[in-house]
Amino acid sequence: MESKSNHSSPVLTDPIPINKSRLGIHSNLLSYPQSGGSLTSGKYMTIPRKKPGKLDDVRSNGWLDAMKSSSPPRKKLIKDFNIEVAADDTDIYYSWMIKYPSALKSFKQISKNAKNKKIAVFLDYDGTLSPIVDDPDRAFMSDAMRSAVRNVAKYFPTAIISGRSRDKVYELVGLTELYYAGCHGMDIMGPVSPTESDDHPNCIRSTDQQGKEVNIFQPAREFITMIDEVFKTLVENTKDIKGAKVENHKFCATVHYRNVEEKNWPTIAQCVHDILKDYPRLRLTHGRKVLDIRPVIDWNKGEAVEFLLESLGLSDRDDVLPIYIGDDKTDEDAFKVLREGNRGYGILVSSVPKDSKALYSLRDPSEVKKFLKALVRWKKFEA
Ligand SMILES: O=P(O)(O)OC[C@H]1O[C@H](O[C@H]2O[C@H](CO)[C@@H](O)[C@H](O)[C@H]2O)[C@H](O)[C@@H](O)[C@@H]1O
Repeated sequence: MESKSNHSSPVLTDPIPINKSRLGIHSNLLSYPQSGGSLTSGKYMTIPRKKPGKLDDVRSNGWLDAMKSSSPPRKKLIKDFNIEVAADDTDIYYSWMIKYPSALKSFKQISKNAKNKKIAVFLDYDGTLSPIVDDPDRAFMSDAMRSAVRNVAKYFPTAIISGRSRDKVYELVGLTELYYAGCHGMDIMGPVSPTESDDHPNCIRSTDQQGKEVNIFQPAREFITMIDEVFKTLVENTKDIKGAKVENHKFCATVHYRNVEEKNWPTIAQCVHDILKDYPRLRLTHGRKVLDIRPVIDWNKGEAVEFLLESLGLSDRDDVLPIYIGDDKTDEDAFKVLREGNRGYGILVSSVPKDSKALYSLRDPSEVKKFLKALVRWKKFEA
């Protein structure tokens, strides 16, 4: 079980809105009010730092609780869902599935609703296409999964939206027929849309590996130097914590504590916390045994889904059904976008009960693969 709640922190601040009208994103896609923020032409307002007080410590600001809730006792999870604690784990999971039915078992229903609609598929990487492993550099997807994703992309526009850097996730997936968004959507390589304004400083026309024209959207470009600086400080300050690992994803940085002894979690959390105190324009989010440091901007995986739908010419249409499959807290932003207004289906990948904005569930990457294959079979023979 991973972290579930937004814990308060002295350095957490509200995201700064991005001027999305300049991105060619339709106004009804804006999920945050545009007033209040003083962002113009890529300028970010200064976030007032909260005064450090006696609560300015990872034990009292919720960080440690969030880190521990990466694997809490199952009984607690069930309480969170108001589901009665069942006799064993299997019963508990099946009780939870009443709220989040299996996307495989519900496939008939899903495909019935998809009839005559254009499906767009959005996939998270870690924990969705590849199993969670101790070493993030060895999180490989199987050839069978790669082939399932390739087939899906033959029939439906398909994008990977990952917390990793775009280059890294492309290296791991290795399929040219997909669109890629790295850094929780802060680095998107998508199609060139006829409706898109191309004069935005964060949008760059480029060509992909095949020489096809693509649009690269990087709303946090001005944070590259800052993230690099923070990455280097994090590497230096965590070098004596056994098992700690820091990744630089260009627009965000990730501190791994999966392989750190639990007794040292407060040290690693305090270390990140102390660095962030000097960077009020960065914030922390929690992932699966990771602390993510990212810019305080109004952009996430949900916004990335909106952006890609718009670029694909698939937004504001009743005949479009986006499907998003993901396993992590950061995927909740995308589930929320699809759930609001009944726009599409969020599918949570989890083998333990978890609260979510998704509509359906799949137990693990092997079920994701089955679901993707079912989608292709259906499109080929039944749709
Ligand atoms: O959005 P995602 O594609 O799911 O990326 C989220 C993070 O994934 C990676 O970390 C996770 O997977 C690792 C390998 O299985 C695992 O060791 C780690 O504990 C997980 O959190 C990646 O390394 C991170 O940078 C991403 O933020």
